[in-house]
Amino acid sequence: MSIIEVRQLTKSYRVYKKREGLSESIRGLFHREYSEVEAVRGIDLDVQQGEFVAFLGPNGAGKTTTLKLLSGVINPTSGTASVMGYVPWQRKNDYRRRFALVMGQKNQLWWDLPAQESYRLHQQIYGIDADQFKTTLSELTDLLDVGRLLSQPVRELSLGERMKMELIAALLHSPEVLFLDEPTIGLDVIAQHNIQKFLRYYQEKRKITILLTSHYMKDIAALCKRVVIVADGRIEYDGSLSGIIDKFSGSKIITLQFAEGHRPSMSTFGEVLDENWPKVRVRVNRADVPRVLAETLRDNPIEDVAVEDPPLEDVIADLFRETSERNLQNAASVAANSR
Ligand SMILES: Nc1ncnc2c1ncn2[C@@H]1O[C@H](COP(=O)(O)OP(=O)(O)OP(=O)(O)O)[C@@H](O)[C@H]1O
Repeated sequence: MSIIEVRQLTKSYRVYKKREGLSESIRGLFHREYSEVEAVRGIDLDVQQGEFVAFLGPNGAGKTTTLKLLSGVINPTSGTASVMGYVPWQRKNDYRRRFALVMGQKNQLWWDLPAQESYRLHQQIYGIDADQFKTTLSELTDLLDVGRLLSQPVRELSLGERMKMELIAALLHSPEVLFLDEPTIGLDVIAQHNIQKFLRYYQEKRKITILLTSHYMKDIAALCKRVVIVADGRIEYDGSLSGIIDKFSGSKIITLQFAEGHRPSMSTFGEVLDENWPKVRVRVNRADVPRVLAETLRDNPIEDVAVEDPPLEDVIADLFRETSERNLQNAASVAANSR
């Protein structure tokens, strides 16, 4: 049985439509108008115990909303979800003790107090046994190498140190499911790497289930075998990272090294990406690769040739661009039909 089961989950936010101009603003105080933002539009998802799943998607795709729904922070508009057998938005205390939510953009630690004070409060709230608390805290502080920072006010810590402290707070009660929303946002490469290393080690050791959102491909490549791409509130892809290229990339990159002195017209090969004569990189439709290679090798003195997939980041950026253009077109046709 799946540890997380989501069926046709939707969430619409009701937002106040602010009017332009002073008189309209005053009128708006008495006749409020609202519009609906459909943040999540019918998500189905099954996650097995011990999986580390990445949620990838452009800004506003509905990733944070989905994590908030699964953590019971907000109620859905429709649909069902079960996490370890609990309905998240029933907010049962037993459920709270078994999961944690970490949001990279929000602090849960007291800003003016040392982290250890907040941890003691967590111990009380979660009813963690004193010996267990001591052991877990010392294990986590050792792993993240932050023992010396425990008694320093949180506001004095760097962003990376603070994120480590936030992770400790989230893991003190040993949750079985962890929702991580952008845990490395704003961190430099070294701090990002440290957090990745810790998460990989901790997940492998404890076999907990993690859902992670991140805009950093490096986080995702380092941590997750399974990637769920969300765009405009819907799941567009659910599979391996490498499968994204197979599914969404319609092209390959061919690098050609010509013999000195020979300079053919490049447009015949495909879209020229860069030209550093005698080396040229061109993008070619996947289906055309065999023909382009055969013709190029037949008609030109070539010293070297390489065929590669386009970088994953580019494929994902193209996919995000396509889905947002499609959504804009859909929204425009819905608006036109409703006139
Ligand atoms: N509290 C709210 N009230 C109204 N609209 C909201 C609220 N929270 C989110 N939204 C809207 O819902 C949509 C999805 O937002 P969400 O934060 O879930 O996206 P996201 O994929 O996490 O984006 P990002 O990558 O930028 O964090 C957006 O259009 C956003 O403006």
